[in-house]
Amino acid sequence: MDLTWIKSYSKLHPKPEGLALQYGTAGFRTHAKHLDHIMFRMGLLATLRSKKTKSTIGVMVTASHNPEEDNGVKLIDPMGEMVTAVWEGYATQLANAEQDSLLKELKDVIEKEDIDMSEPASIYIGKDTRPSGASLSRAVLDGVSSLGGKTHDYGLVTTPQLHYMVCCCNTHGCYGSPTVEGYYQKLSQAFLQLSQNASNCTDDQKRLLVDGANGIGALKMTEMEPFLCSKLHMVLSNDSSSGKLNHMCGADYVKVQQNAPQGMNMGVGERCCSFDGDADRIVYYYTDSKGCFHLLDGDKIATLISTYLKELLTQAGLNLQIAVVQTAYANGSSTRYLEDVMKVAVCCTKTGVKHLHHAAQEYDIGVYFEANGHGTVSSLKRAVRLLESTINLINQTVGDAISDMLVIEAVLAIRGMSVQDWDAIYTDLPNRQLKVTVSDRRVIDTTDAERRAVTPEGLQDAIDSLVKKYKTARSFVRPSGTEDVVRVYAEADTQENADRLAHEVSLAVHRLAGGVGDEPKPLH
Ligand SMILES: CC(=O)N[C@H]1[C@@H](OP(=O)(O)O)O[C@H](CO)[C@@H](O)[C@@H]1O
Ligand SMILES: [Mg+2]
Repeated sequence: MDLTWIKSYSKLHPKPEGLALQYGTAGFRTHAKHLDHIMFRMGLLATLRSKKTKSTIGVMVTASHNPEEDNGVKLIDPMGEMVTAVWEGYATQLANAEQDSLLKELKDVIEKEDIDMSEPASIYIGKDTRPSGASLSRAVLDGVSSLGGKTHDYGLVTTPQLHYMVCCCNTHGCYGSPTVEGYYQKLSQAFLQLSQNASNCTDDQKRLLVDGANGIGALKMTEMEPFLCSKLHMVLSNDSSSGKLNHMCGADYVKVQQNAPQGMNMGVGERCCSFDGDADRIVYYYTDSKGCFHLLDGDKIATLISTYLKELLTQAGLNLQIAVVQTAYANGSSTRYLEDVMKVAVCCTKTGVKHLHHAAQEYDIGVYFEANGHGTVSSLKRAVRLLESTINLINQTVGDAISDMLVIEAVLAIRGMSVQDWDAIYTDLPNRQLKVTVSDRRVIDTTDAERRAVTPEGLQDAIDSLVKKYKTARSFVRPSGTEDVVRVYAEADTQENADRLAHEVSLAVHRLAGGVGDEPKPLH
């Protein structure tokens, strides 16, 4: 078919020559100034995906936890899932086509996938609060309309809200109604129903300090609060009135720094949580009377939720298989607790929720969380009515900070647990995450759910001999899929040893994987 008009449309969104980007852990991500052509092309690709699947496809403009200056885009498949690996490949292929070969690459996808171009197409679009989002989402709209697709622009929404809309639309309302209000109604009704099973909560127990990362999560929590009928009293900070997105705040900052965000007025022992920039991650924390900071990360969340679900299944006499899916970043103590004490199956996948999501679907009930607080529960379809409210409260399409927060709040209330009781379930092994800049992070190739480096030669041996020096130690490295860095993770018996091991492994990465600039400095 004749698609030559695409050439003139695409000239309005030119690709800077030589720029090459990969569809990474969660789509394309880089400085916003490099993304206009990518957005246009993802508009084209989403339209093809919609024609192919005869369903609505989502396009979310966000760079999640990255700095405010960055932006990004990811595609959402019909059931609210991440787009499949083959189409990630097409995305990279289109993104990197030079201006005059874009049409050829587009036709190549149409041919390979045998797409009937006369099919209609429908695309849902959303964006986070980044200043660059407005013009970049217009570029997506241009891409869709240049192939004759229809769009519904939801404007400012959290990433999980857009996943939810796409799923609602393609299941014709079975999952809920595809509006932001429908989302609030579904979650709040389930929360209120579940909360009826909790004994009367005091005002203190209802109080939750929420760090909105100066992003979309803060905005959406304000919209949702009236739906919660005062059953939860949220005190919002970093609500974007003046602060910069993700700067010294948000879930990623709290998890990696193992410290409280700026701008939050935390009383001793108070329950606090942080969202990330697009509100698909959440972590909890508190400080004790000695001023010591306690983090309750994705591993602790997975433990709380899976323990609760397991108890419900036992009460209902149901023999359903429940499993927790983790990544290499899961704290060793959490894995041991789940396997040895809770007798729950645990499996480990590569980083990125798309990998965890698929693994979780292999079980009747799959609870999946990355250590950073990105996750949800999936595959609840066979569970029974007793679980209904819990199920309704969960956004099964993707990790969702708002829905996760409500599930946690309900479970804590039902079980009469304080954040300290929850924290005491197991004790984390001290750990440290560091970043190393190298000239080309692709030199590091990994295997075994990213826990071992296959290349460059000698790196894994170096890590192995460093790990041997410490007790209960573990360390691994992998190239980030969202930032131009190599990530180093280490855990050991003491914080000092975890820090030391992480630093020594960073030095090995710098030496063997083409480190840029001065070698990493020790942490102390
Ligand atoms: C160690 C870590 O937290 N990695 C994050 C981060 O991916 P990287 O590929 O590590 O940059 O961003 C992803 C998207 O939010 C998230 O899924 C993942 O867990
Ligand atoms: Mg995110």
